[in-house]
Amino acid sequence: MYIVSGEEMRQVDRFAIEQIGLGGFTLMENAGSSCSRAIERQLKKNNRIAVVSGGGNNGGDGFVIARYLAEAGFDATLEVIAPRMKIHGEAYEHLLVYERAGRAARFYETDSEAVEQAIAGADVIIDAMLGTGVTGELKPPYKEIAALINRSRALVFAVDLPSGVPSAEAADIQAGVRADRTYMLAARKMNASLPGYRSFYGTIVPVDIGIPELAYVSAKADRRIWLDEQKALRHLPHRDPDAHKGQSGRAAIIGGSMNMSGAVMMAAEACVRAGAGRTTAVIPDDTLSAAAPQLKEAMYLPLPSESGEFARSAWGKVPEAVHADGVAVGPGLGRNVTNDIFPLINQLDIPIVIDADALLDLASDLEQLKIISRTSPVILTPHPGEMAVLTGLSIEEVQAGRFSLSAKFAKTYGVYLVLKGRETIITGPDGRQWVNSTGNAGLAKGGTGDVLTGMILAFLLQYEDPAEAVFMAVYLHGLTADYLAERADQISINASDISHELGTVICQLKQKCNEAGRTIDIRD
Ligand SMILES: NC(=O)C1=CN([C@@H]2O[C@H](COP(=O)(O)OP(=O)(O)OC[C@H]3O[C@@H](n4cnc5c(N)ncnc54)[C@H](O)[C@@H]3O)[C@@H](O)[C@H]2O)[C@@H](O)CC1
Ligand SMILES: [K+]
Repeated sequence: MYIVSGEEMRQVDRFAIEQIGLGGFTLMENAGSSCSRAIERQLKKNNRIAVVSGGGNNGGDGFVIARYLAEAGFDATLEVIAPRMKIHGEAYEHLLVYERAGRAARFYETDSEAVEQAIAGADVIIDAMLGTGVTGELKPPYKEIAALINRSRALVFAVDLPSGVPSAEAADIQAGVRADRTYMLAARKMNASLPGYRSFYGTIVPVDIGIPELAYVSAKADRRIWLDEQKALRHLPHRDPDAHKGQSGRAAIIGGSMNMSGAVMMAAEACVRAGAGRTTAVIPDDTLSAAAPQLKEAMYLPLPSESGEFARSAWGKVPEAVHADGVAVGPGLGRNVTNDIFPLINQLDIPIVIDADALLDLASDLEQLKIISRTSPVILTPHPGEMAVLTGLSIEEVQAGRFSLSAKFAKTYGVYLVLKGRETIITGPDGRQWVNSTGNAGLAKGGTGDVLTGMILAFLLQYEDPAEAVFMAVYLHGLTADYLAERADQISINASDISHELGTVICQLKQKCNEAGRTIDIRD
């Protein structure tokens, strides 16, 4: 599913209407009929339903929904907050259709008390006041109606967006309707993936309204999310039956320190479990006896250490000492001795994943990334705090602008950026973005990032397209956490459990998709 800003959605709609010839009236009919069909599944026959509409096109969707629900025999009333005189275009035409079909809308302008009573007394409220067209803070009476809806005990279903939630990425969070479910039309709105807004939406239910793919291509909205496990099937790691270990790639993971030998070993284990042919842990030599017993499958390359971390002199030796097809650096490095990671990027033209403490060291060398010439990808995997250091912004600023900031950063420095979070965003150096839909709060625990780094590195060695490798690592990392959370509570998920269960999850995914008859949507 595409992810768009409010402005991009308007461009998509315009293209569908003006260039393709799908009329706005038809799109509204599609939106309303598809929504009402999806909403009906959540309703009981005796529910009192208040469809609360504004005067723009979001309100127009509400007129259509109210008609369908009434025709299906539900006790649904239409409460219109906008004055009749302010309703125009397709929305007005659909209001007329509703009335000509023998139904009467109630207007707040003339019957405010009855409207408020209908809202207060409803079992289900359908919020079709405002969608992508909202600007600024909610004005009266929308603000008061939103507060009334939020106070009610009814189930609240929003159409497209909860009313009042702004569609621009970095806008302040305003008071808005808090929905239990949001029936999201055509494409996912960008702010539904941003931490500040996500909680307004409740469960997000995508609703197709028949806009052709070309309309999105024309708007250059190259951001996507997979909400469907079957999409993953075509991208699962695949091993050639004749493969030998040399073909699955040699991985080197550089990290560890006296106090954090576990981090580099968790990354190494994940790398082994995710299919790398050979995995070498490059560690400070005085941590060898602590690290080595942790993983039998790894090889070790100990380098000079100082105060339990890599000695500064060790970094100059790394490019020559490491014989690998891909390298990851960062897990458990520690911050007492400055890590000199830039020679790795400059001298090793193999895929490189930069994570954890190594990102903080890279922050001072960022400008050099622009001038070096490499053919192999550089992948940065910051959490919001590390991204704040990389960009010189606050964590709040990073979180409010996750999409645009990631795109600008990845394009400026020519890197793949994995900005972690509830919905991790992966951005390619060309600005294309993928949002991950898997994972849960159980991942908010030390070590899960190290495991992800190991998985990304292993997949980079097995996939031709780095974007696909990175995305699949993030996707399967989250999916395995979801699998674990189904069996034991989220709080008990251990990072290494993800490595241990990865194979089971891939296997289950293959089985599920086979059972479903491989109905794969090619638009992913
Ligand atoms: N062809 C299309 O464009 C389609 C649009 N659709 C719907 O149309 C919506 C967008 O429609 P519009 O662009 O008309 O915008 P909206 O209906 O979201 O909002 C516009 C209305 O909100 C009012 N408004 C704006 N800011 C406000 C504030 N702060 N407080 C109170 N009132 C405020 C405006 O005066 C205007 O009446 C989408 O979210 C979707 O639900 C769907 O019908 C599908 C097709
Ligand atoms: K709405």
